[in-house]
Amino acid sequence: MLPEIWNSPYSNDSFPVYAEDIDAGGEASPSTTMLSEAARLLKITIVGGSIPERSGDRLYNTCCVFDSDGKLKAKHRKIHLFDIDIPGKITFIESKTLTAGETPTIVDTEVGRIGIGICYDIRFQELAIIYAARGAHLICYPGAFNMTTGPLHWELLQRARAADNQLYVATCSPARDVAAGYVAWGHSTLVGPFGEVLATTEHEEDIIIAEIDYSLLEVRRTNLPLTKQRRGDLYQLVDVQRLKSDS
Ligand SMILES: O=C(O)CCC(=O)C(=O)O
Repeated sequence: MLPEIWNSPYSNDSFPVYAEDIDAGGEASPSTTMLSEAARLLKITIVGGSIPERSGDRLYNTCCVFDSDGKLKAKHRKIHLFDIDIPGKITFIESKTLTAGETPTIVDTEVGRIGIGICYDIRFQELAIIYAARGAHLICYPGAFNMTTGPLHWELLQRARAADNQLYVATCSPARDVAAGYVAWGHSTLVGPFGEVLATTEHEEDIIIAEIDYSLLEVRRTNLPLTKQRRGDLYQLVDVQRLKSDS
């Protein structure tokens, strides 16, 4: 797994410059071509962080998932754009250059059923709930939280998504570069289905290698049978995409 926008500085000025045409592939998308090659040569599944994607006259913040043959299995376009304004701290308006994706992305891989979200997507619990309802074992969030929201929210949100949905959550952030225009919080992390941090980094360049045991999903869901205890008679979340595809 790689971080959010790993092929480009994280800035609205840079997104158009570094954007690649993923659907055209080959030379039009050197980053995804490289990831596909790496997946094939190493025989691994890759959740390829995200890069700015050019599609026609639009730009998206897009994560590609490759299987161990190097085939592109899924493409997630960030659904919730990072438009925030915390005066004196951080203002970022992704929608100045990017268009929001329209589809939640869940993909069956050799290493489990994986839901994908990109950074700000982690704040919207509805997306994680829908992934869990569709049988996700793991949700991967490539992200690049910042020095204001990172310390307070980055781990909190990962643990909440994992504990609420009783699944694994993995995040990957760029390392911190204090000279960059956008300073990332770092702290890539793996959280287990009890909300426990299983492995994490500091803010420097690093790699997490950790084992995921999916049999624990069943254990935690038996210990705390939240799904059975949900009060569907009082509240419900509608999976609009599934509703449309069923009708
Ligand atoms: O939600 C946050 O605080 C940070 C989100 C972010 O950096 C992003 O979506 O790129």
